[in-house]
Amino acid sequence: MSAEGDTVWVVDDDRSVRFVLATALSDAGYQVAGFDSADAALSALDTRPPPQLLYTDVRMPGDDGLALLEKIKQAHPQLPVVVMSAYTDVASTAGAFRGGAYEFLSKPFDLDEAVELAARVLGERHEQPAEPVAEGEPDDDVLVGDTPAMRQLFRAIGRLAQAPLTVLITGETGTGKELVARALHRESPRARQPFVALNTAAIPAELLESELFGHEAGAFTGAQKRHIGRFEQAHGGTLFLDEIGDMPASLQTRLLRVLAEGEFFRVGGRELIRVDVRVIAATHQDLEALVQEGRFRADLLHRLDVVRLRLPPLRERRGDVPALAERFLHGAAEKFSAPPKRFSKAATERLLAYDWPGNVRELENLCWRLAALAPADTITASDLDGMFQAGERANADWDGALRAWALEQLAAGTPDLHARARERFDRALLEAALEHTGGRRAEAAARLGLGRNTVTRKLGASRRPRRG
Ligand SMILES: Nc1ncnc2c1ncn2[C@@H]1O[C@H](COP(=O)(O)OP(=O)(O)OP(=O)(O)O)[C@@H](O)[C@H]1O
Repeated sequence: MSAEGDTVWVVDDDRSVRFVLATALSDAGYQVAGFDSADAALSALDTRPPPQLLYTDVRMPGDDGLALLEKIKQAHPQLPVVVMSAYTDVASTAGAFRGGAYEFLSKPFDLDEAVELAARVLGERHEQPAEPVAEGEPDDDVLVGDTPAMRQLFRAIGRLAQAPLTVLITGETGTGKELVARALHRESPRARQPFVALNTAAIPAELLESELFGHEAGAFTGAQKRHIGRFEQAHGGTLFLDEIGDMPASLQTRLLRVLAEGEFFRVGGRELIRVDVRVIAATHQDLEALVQEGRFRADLLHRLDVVRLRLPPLRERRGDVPALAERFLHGAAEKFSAPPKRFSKAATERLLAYDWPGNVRELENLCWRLAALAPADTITASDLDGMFQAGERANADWDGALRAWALEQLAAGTPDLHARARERFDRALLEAALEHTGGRRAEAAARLGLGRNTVTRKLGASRRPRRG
């Protein structure tokens, strides 16, 4: 493989490592430059073209290799960085990968391996076709789909985007309802105005009214300052109301009035607020059935249901699975600064045969896990077997066990169920994190995204003996 023209930089304060690695790389045909500190490499980046690959040590006087990695990833996100260190514990390697390292070499390393790595990185970069970049549009927002159902949907989006009609989007969880709402906004004359999303199910019922319509200072206990609600925030633009089927009855009435009149009072307010907002609502529930059961207002349904877009579940458009999977693997590779993985033919067949109860979101999660964990560049059918079964089984067991527990406690009339469930939930998470980190609390806290004090407090609350 020709390495001509490819430049590789080696950053290490240890002269012998620098020398040995630089010599081996230049013997392999690369143009090599050595630097004895992160600062030296960074100043060189200001004056010279960046290399195609950079190796850096971690512990060095001045900025360490991880700080260098961070600065490089800001200025040159595409430049692959190999981190080398004698510290190979989980925290150090995870820190390097989190920072966007392409690979981690444990010191002392095998010289041939280090050079092969360069050939692999640079070889792959040459083979990679240039990706067209959609201008001015975050990649995440692109709707993938080429099946008749999706083409029909895209046409409907194009048509509907122009008129300020209210749209009701229905579809199972994870089918892309929010993405479609964003597309409707992006393609509409309101595109330069705000797109504001509110998930009705994620907000406690008692806060929902003020979240939607805002409140004045002193409107209720705890309302110290005026709060501008989502309707006002979305003025001129689009308001996306997700999980509309979960809206409490009293608010349904209020929402209906606001939609009819286009004006409202903030909670505790006297000033009539007029807004110009296009509402897009979404639900995974059968709203007609909720109407039958008296849980959803029929007149609100009619008001929201001016135009309905139904998103088909993924199993009804399996033909889109390969393209979606490829997009997610590419997205993950970009995030990890690594070349994208591919599915083998047999693996693709497995994906096509699967039922996808969690729809596109499930496929996306699976691809991210595979991008991080599958051992080789080609994902095999057996990699896949392990993956989706593990994820599914764990999730199914977890949800199922929690439900069963809740039903049992409800039947037994146990009070404060939520608090009790939370205590158990916290305890299970903490114990798992402590087990994973060998009892190191600070690390367990960091892995859970909690403060160390919170962990100590929760450990106290669950009366666990102290460890580590
Ligand atoms: N057609 C598609 N092309 C690319 N990505 C998609 C597509 N559909 C969904 N996704 C991705 O799948 C994930 C789930 O989509 P989204 O959040 O829009 O689903 P949803 O139907 O609103 O789910 P929920 O009902 O659970 O809120 C998102 O990360 C989204 O970017």
